[in-house]
Amino acid sequence: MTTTSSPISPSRTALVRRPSPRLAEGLVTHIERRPVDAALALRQWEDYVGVLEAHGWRTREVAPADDCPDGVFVEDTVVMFRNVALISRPGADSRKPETAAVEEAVTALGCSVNRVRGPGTLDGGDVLKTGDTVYVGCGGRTNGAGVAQLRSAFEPLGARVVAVPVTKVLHLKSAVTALPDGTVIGHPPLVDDSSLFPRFLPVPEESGAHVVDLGGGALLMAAGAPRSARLLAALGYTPVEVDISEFEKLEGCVTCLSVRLRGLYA
Ligand SMILES: NC(=O)NCCC[C@H](N)C(=O)O
Repeated sequence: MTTTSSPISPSRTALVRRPSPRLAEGLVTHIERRPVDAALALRQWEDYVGVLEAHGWRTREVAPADDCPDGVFVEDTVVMFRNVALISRPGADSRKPETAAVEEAVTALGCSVNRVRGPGTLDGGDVLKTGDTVYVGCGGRTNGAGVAQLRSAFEPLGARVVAVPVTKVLHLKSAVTALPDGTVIGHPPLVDDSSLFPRFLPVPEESGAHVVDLGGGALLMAAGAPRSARLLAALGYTPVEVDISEFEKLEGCVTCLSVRLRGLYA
């Protein structure tokens, strides 16, 4: 009798959360408030989810949080490292109720679950992972106690947590994200100190600094950063553009609309 071991592969599951009918009331901190078109936002969100699915991601909707205007920015509510989910404690009080249903969703997916506890605060948008390095932005929504808890949760699993200041934008990932090869990209006027990153590539537009690695060299980016998209294409990547104008009016970017669970094996 022959036994075959079943192949295991990294998960391509991504959490998303549909926009609240109260989206237009979402928080605005560093930019001027502009009216949000909720119907257009919903279509843009559906397109964004469609792009994830077209690139092989199985999307899992977290239960809607209709009373939380910022609930669609699901990235801020949980940080994944391997199969461990660290449920955040958002720095803005109006966002704290967002985490309960996210915890239920990651538990149902089989993640081990940890939580940031007060007085710690941490927003997932402040956490940038590249390989085993976990950069965490401090200064806005994430405080020192939140960073300490991130270290306690993930360093035993092999993470190297590197804290960096963020003063010019809402979250670390509003300023920088990373290419699949680990190069950190950012629009220099918005980056506090690019010398903190071992390989840094400047991009010419603010939203050009935000990429979601879809796999296979494809990078999900916001429409409206054509020069950055060309630069990334010249490096051998395939930019896939989506219009997220209504979320940008609330300081959202492409990363914040999903959480990819790559460390689960299925
Ligand atoms: N990770 C992110 O970029 N999140 C965007 C959050 C925007 C929301 N209006 C907020 O201020 O919390």
